[in-house]
Amino acid sequence: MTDENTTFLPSLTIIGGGPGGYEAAMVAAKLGATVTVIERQGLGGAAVLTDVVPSKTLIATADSMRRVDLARDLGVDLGDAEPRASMAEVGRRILELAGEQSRDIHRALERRGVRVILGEATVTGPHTVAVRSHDAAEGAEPETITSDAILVAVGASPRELPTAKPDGERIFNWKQVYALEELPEHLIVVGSGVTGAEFASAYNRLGAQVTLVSSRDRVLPGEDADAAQLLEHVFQEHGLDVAARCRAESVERTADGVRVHLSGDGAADRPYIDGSHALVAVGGVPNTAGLGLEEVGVELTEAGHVKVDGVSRTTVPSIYAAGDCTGQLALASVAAMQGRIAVAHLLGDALKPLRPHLLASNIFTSPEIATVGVTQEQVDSGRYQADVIRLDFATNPRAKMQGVKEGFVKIFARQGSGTVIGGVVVAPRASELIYAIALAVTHKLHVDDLADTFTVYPSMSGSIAEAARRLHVRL
Ligand SMILES: Cc1cc2nc3c(=O)[nH]c(=O)nc-3n(C[C@H](O)[C@H](O)[C@H](O)COP(=O)(O)OP(=O)(O)OC[C@H]3O[C@@H](n4cnc5c(N)ncnc54)[C@H](O)[C@@H]3O)c2cc1C
Ligand SMILES: NC(=O)c1ccc[n+]([C@@H]2O[C@H](COP(=O)([O-])OP(=O)(O)OC[C@H]3O[C@@H](n4cnc5c(N)ncnc54)[C@H](O)[C@@H]3O)[C@@H](O)[C@H]2O)c1
Repeated sequence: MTDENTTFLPSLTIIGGGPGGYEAAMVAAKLGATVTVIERQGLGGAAVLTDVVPSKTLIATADSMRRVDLARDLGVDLGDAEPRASMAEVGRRILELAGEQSRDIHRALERRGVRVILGEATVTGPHTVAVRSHDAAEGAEPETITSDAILVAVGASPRELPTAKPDGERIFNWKQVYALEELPEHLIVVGSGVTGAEFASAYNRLGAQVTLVSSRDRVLPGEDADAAQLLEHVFQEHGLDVAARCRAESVERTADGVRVHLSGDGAADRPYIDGSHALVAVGGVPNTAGLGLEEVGVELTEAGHVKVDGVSRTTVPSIYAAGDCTGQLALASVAAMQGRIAVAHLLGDALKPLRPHLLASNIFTSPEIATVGVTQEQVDSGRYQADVIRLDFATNPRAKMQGVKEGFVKIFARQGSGTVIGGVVVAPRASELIYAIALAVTHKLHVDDLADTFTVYPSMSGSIAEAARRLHVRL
């Protein structure tokens, strides 16, 4: 514990080495705190080892298949060769890349003087954590670590349907798919949230037959409706079958594959779908069960998420929480921000609370869907008064040259003032294009600031400036 007469340089124990945990550890160590991180799987957490990094690496291969397909339209003679993804090779690359990134983070933390323990932790008091290190001798007592504060950043795990247990052979969750050595003949993806849509899109581009089971009217409920509609149109054009308004009741193994039993309006004419493999992507559950939190007074929600305030503090003042286990926006960037906020609060450093209305995020489907700030739904509901412009890339000269047929940029500007408050980009590499709008939203730029900024001719970003120009208000 810290001596009260010296400058307050606290000790911090972090459970979980994902973006919420490792980012906090880096910042805290840099500011002089004594930091211990306990991680049971590997540094980088699920984000690096099983979720963000592996999925985006798979998607990079899928995107290169898209570009090979497109190359024919652009006059490249590929002969009769059918491009084929070698899944064993793809899987090896994914695991190597994720492993290397995890080791990089481990080394970076140790260079900063952070003590890293690979093992399982539980909270035993407001200042104490019990750790079972993977290295400990069998039957050894857990080590007790005492510190000024604890940060819980334990993430989430795939939600399982009791009637669709993943077996890692034919029925998968998103952590298991990388073991596939062959492209599935017919993959049925259950769940059309971001995870389901990204995997369905990727396997479709990789050449598999894909059916996406979507319990709602459209894929990506909760995202920009225009973007989701366009994505569905692209899915249809590429032969990706969306089973809309269908819930998966169960997934069972058949002699040579799987059968997904359906319910709901959409199931009237197809009560089940047969495929070779199924991927269940129906959301996540926080890894808080058995962690000892409630026993020490940390309140959880009914769903098991840790309740936190604007500075990542739980209901026990010495215990903070960050990332997916808090049930706030489940994004690596948000987890890292929550971790940084916790550290800033603990160390009395300058602190900016989480500002969700500035958040930029991207859905890595083909095309990508990037969003920042205020949404169309918030404008339609009257929560924000905004002028909205949507400009399709169809007329953009660079898009034409590159064979980009679908996509658009949408900008929301505050009515009256013309301040940029949000935007959507649907395009290949939308994740990169959104930065200009994110900069405008964060720094409260005017549409004229975007419009007056030189863009390269020809460029996709020219459409962002053009959209802003159309929102100009004559005084
Ligand atoms: C398929 C998929 C793709 C995604 N893609 C993106 C993306 O492109 N961009 C984006 O921003 N977000 C993405 N996300 C979301 C992102 O993965 C999460 O928001 C992020 O991982 C949250 O970070 P975290 O630190 O809270 O938890 P995690 O990354 O889950 O890390 C928590 C770690 O804590 C460990 N742990 C748990 N309990 C204990 C314990 N008792 N003792 C020791 N260790 C413990 C876990 O093993 C885990 O390694 C994706 C999610 C999924 C499922
Ligand atoms: N690119 C990214 O940033 C990225 C990628 C993946 C995930 N994520 C994050 O992870 C979080 C979780 O996303 P997710 O897609 O895993 O979960 P989700 O909860 O957003 O979506 C799950 C979907 O499955 C549906 N569903 C549930 N049971 C079903 C059933 N029996 N049959 C058919 N459909 C069913 C739900 O209605 C829901 O639409 C998101 O909040 C997102 O922020 C981010």
